[in-house]
Amino acid sequence: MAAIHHRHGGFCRELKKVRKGPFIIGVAGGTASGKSSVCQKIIEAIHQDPSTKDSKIVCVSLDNMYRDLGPDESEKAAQGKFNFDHPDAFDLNLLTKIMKDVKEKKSTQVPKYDYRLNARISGEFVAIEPSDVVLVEGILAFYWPELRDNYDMKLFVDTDADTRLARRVRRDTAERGRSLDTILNQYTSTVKPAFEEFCLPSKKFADVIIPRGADNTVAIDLIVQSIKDVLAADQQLSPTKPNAHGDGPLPPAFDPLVDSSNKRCQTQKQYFYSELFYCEYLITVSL
Ligand SMILES: Nc1ncnc2c1ncn2[C@@H]1O[C@H](COP(=O)(O)OP(=O)(O)O)[C@@H](O)[C@H]1O
Ligand SMILES: O=c1ccn([C@@H]2O[C@H](COP(=O)(O)O)[C@@H](O)[C@H]2O)c(=O)[nH]1
Repeated sequence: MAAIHHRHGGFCRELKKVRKGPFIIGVAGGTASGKSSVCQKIIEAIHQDPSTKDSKIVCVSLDNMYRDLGPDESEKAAQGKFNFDHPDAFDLNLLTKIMKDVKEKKSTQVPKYDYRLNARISGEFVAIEPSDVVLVEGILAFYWPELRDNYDMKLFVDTDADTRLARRVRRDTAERGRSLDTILNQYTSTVKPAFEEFCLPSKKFADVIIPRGADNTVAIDLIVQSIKDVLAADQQLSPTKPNAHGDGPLPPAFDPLVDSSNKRCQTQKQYFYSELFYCEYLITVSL
């Protein structure tokens, strides 16, 4: 919500106080729904557009935030009997620390994870640099309120269960060293019940639900467009940028009362956004 009001002068300055850090997008959905693929498409689109190609956008995956297991738990995990889909399987302290760093635009490190060993790779990390946009993806990305409250936008990737299971079988046999038997046992004993208990109920927190995942190019284009709008507004508001307007008069970039008919809104998509901004503007004014 905050980011959408960015072009309205006084609101801009208010909102800058509200969101000092990066624009954070939570991406939740069942196993193999296409969360990583959707994030990848968003990142590619931002990098390919000349106006946003220099923006820093990064993806943090909850897949790297599993906690260390004790010997008995590791034994169960090797047999596909440990519940990796339960919130208790995650290292919430690590997750909280990484989110804090990300929000404060500090460089941070995320452990690398080995699915064949069901464990972190000792001493190996992925560096996360300070970024303008951060995507946080995972089956339980919306589960913990303390994580969820950080998001400026929430996406739920909604792919049907048959498709997800088929993809998981292909992926886990090819990339995660699993047998078909182990995958199906794990799926029926823990993955599916935990999806129904923890992941699916969190769909209600989504701002945007993306049916069919990365195949849904219309949804991805719309999301990418709103990220570009946020980046453009952030650039205008930045005191370090030559076109920053600070506390001066309103920038000529956008007047919600006239913009839906002027030449800035050349495409239907832009028209849609100007209407959207205007609606949000009116709601904010009435509040
Ligand atoms: N639209 C799609 N069509 C076919 N395969 C897909 C599609 N989206 C994802 N996949 C495949 O399904 C598997 C899971 O996708 P991924 O994006 O990693 O999902 P998640 O992050 O939700 O687990 C991967 O092997 C990926 O290549
Ligand atoms: O050691 C592990 C850790 C996790 N899993 C499974 O991974 C998925 C989550 O990853 P997606 O990329 O969202 O599919 C989760 O369902 C766990 O069951 C695992 O099998 N082993």
